[in-house]
Amino acid sequence: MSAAPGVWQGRIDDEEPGTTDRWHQRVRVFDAASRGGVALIGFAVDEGVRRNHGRPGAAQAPQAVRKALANVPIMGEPPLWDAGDIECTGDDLEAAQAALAQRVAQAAGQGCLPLVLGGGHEVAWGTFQGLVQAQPDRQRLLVLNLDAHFDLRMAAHANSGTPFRQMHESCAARGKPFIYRVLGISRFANTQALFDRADALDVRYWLDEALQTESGVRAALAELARELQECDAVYLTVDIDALPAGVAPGVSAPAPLGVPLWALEQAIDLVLASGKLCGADLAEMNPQFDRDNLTAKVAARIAARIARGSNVQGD
Ligand SMILES: N=CN[C@@H](CCC(=O)O)C(=O)O
Ligand SMILES: [Mn+2]
Ligand SMILES: [Mn+2]
Repeated sequence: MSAAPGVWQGRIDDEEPGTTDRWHQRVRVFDAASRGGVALIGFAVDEGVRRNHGRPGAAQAPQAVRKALANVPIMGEPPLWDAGDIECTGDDLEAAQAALAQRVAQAAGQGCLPLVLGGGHEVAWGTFQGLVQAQPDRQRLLVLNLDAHFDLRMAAHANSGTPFRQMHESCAARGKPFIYRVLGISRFANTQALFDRADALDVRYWLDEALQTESGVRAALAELARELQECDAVYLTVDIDALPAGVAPGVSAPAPLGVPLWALEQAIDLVLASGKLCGADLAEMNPQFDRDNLTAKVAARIAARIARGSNVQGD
């Protein structure tokens, strides 16, 4: 098995006794023989953000997050694979999303948990299609979005604000239920039309305002636990702009309030404990607006948390 190149470099604590391995010492290049563990896939694309009139820059996020991940200590991670980056040729976002779907389906087909590093939130339409390709007969796929935004826009030209509306249409066309839940919605960053569309589509959501206290988070997670029991599998998509701008300044649309990191992590841990996670992605991290690599570190922490908590066994 060859070592992953380039960006996977960092501190080596050779002179320390005990286990001192970090991610850069464990990540290997994903290939047709890779089995189990977690497959990182970069979606180095922000064409959807551009189309949605946001601040481009998320295309550089996969490398920034890999750099931050490189020095994270290994602490119970399964095998780790790097399946490289998907890029966007010109403005052909749809081709990039189709390429991502193919790679996600391949990783899932080889028994790996696909963990996609976006990219704008248009990454979600690619990840979702890949998970559907991998298991088209699955009935109840819960889509859990940690996000300040619904991303249910109707724009004909698909973008970073439309992926969950696209998923709804896909579910309807295939005769599957659209089970979409969102934690962290801001009443000050979504129009009335988006709230109305969410209601019409039976989208259950929790406002950022309701997730500021331990009791509020406990109540939301109790409901989420029931949802997790009822679904066959869960796709987790983490929009980094769900977090407060002070913790995650490096995004296109920073959140003045946001959901505290501890609360977000409790939601992620609940998903992991269900044993039903079939794929995950991180979206909207934008290194151009980061401060001291803080947002990259937050994204890396979330990615490592998912990897550690995933129940995918490796070879
Ligand atoms: N993926 C981002 N979606 C948000 C962006 C909002 C903004 O740029 O202010 C949305 O479309 O609502
Ligand atoms: Mn989003
Ligand atoms: Mn968002």
